[in-house]
Amino acid sequence: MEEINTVRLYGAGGHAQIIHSVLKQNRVAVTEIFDDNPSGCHPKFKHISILEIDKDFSQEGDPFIIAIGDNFQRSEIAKFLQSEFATAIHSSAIIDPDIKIGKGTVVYAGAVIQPNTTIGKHVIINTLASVDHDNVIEDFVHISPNTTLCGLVHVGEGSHIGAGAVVVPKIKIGKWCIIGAGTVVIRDIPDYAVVVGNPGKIIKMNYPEESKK
Ligand SMILES: CC(=O)SCCNC(=O)CCNC(=O)[C@H](O)C(C)(C)COP(=O)(O)OP(=O)(O)OC[C@H]1O[C@@H](n2cnc3c(N)ncnc32)[C@H](O)[C@@H]1OP(=O)(O)O
Repeated sequence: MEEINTVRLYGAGGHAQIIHSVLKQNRVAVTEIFDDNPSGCHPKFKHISILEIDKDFSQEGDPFIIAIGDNFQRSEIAKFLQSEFATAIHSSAIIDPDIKIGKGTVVYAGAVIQPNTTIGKHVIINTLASVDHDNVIEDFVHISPNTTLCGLVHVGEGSHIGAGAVVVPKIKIGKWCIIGAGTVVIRDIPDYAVVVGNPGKIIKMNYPEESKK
């Protein structure tokens, strides 16, 4: 993977502070941070000048990481940004060396990613998440802290796997699903489903496109 020494962040909230911390440990300088509401930025950034997307933004410059936890918002911003994207990978993450990780993806402390897994673009692999062998994690997914994805799991675009969830082997989770914290997924999940409990059951549907209207 090519070495990047300078990065810009798009978003200055709670998620951005973790990415900022990972980059600092990796000795990657954050040259600019943009937000649509600089006054509402995370307290961590109160001594940093946050730039306004409407006023100060230019497509030209260092590669970006979209530092926004909401999967749908991240996907919308990725459509608009024409710059290169960088990755941020914590040094304590254990990642099989042959794994392909897409641009814009972040991997946090203690995460484990096993062989023959593919990680898409703008994905979040959060603290202590375990992503086992032969998984396919599509673009804009968030795998929350302490989640266990067993072998041969497929997670569709934009889905959010909540903290501490367990997904048993060979399960296919559709796109834009939400798997609740602590859920145990034992059956395939259709697109847009919100699933909670053990065993996981669908309680409603999640259509993020509709929130745009
Ligand atoms: C570093 C970080 O912080 S990363 C962020 C990680 N974030 C997460 O893990 C959050 C995951 N989100 C959840 O678990 C949420 O509870 C969701 C998305 C599943 C549901 O949230 P909402 O849509 O607001 O649903 P709501 O809270 O109204 O709950 C609906 C019903 O499901 C139940 N429910 C909600 N979440 C869960 C859950 N995780 N496990 C079991 N039952 C649940 C509620 O008790 C409620 O049941 P009732 O109708 O019998 O009272």
